[in-house]
Amino acid sequence: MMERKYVLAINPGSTSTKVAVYQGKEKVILKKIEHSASDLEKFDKITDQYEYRLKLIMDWLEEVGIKTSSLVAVVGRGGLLRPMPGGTYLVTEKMIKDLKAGVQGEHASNLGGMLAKGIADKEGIKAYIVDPVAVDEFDDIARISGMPEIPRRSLLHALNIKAVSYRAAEELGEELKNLNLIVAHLGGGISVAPVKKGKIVDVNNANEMGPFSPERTGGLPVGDLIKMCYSGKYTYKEIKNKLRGKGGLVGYLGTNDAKEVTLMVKNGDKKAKLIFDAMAYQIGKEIGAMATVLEGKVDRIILTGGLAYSDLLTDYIKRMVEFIAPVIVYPGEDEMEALNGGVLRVLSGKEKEKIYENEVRIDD
Ligand SMILES: Nc1ncnc2c1ncn2[C@@H]1O[C@H](COP(=O)(O)OP(=O)(O)O)[C@@H](O)[C@H]1O
Ligand SMILES: CCCC(=O)OP(=O)(O)O
Repeated sequence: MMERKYVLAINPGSTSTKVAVYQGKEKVILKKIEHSASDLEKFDKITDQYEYRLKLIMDWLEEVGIKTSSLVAVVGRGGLLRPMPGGTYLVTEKMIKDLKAGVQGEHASNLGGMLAKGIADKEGIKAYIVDPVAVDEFDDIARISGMPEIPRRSLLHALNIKAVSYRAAEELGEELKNLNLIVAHLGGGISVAPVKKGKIVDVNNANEMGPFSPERTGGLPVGDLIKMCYSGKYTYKEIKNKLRGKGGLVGYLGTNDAKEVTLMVKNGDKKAKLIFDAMAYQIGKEIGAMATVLEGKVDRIILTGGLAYSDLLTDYIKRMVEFIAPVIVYPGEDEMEALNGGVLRVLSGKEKEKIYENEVRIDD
């Protein structure tokens, strides 16, 4: 029988599925499988893409000569599940049911746990998710929005935020439980979170609040938004797309590619400069707000995600927030490594695997 030694990590995104194979901490191979808009538009719901993405992953494994019989575990990026504490979770039937139902909405990461379990079950091994986008460690006060029917929700890039928090703690020679950080994940969507002694006690909701991002509007003047919704000019879907996908840089400049916008700015495009500066300005303001959550006791501010490659952006934010705390820039993200890391902590016994049903409130 083949030795089981590899962990397969799966990270489904809106336009790609990243897959990687690890042996211990070492990355053996990684691939970003791209999905064109025309490939995806055939599917009504995101979870309908399950068979399509599964086949692409299985074909890739075959192509690179990795047999599923050599896998020790499979891990996927976790989705919009019920609000739950951070950690490494076993994928259970109840979790699969919630991922399929989209209990907090639709998101490509809902496929992560489903794909991981689909592959793991064939081999009789365990499937996990790590720090899903539904991680909720809010202080109760952070849930109050001002309208009882609509609580503030914790939806964020928890996987990368937790991973860079641990990285900063290690580099500072401190334990995370002794640090207060503000982490801004600056990607296609933006999450700005105060990480208080390792706990994410607040965050803008990366899907619909906080700063605008390359493709999302962030928070909007609600009165004008209500008028637009009732104007009769737009369907529900069109409004949703305007907020997510066609908002932010896409709305103003027609592209979600910040590299392209940076070039426009460097070539003297005044509109591009105003919009790019405004995105930095809103991120700086959100960081300032989160500093008040930590009552000003902030050890470090961390800027991470794809946008953090842009000095134009990070320099602007630094000018605004460096008075609060020193700024660390970790450009990009390594969610694949973070997924594998979560599984290794469980396999090595450093951490206990969590069971979804024991950690969330299920009333239905
Ligand atoms: N070198 C770079 N300079 C400026 N922006 C960049 C750079 N690399 C990536 N980006 C921008 O980062 C954004 C995507 O960030 P990323 O973290 O990859 O997003 P996600 O994983 O949420 O799709 C895009 O707007 C992309 O253009
Ligand atoms: C749902 C919050 C996390 C998020 O926005 O992730 P993506 O940027 O990958 O869509």
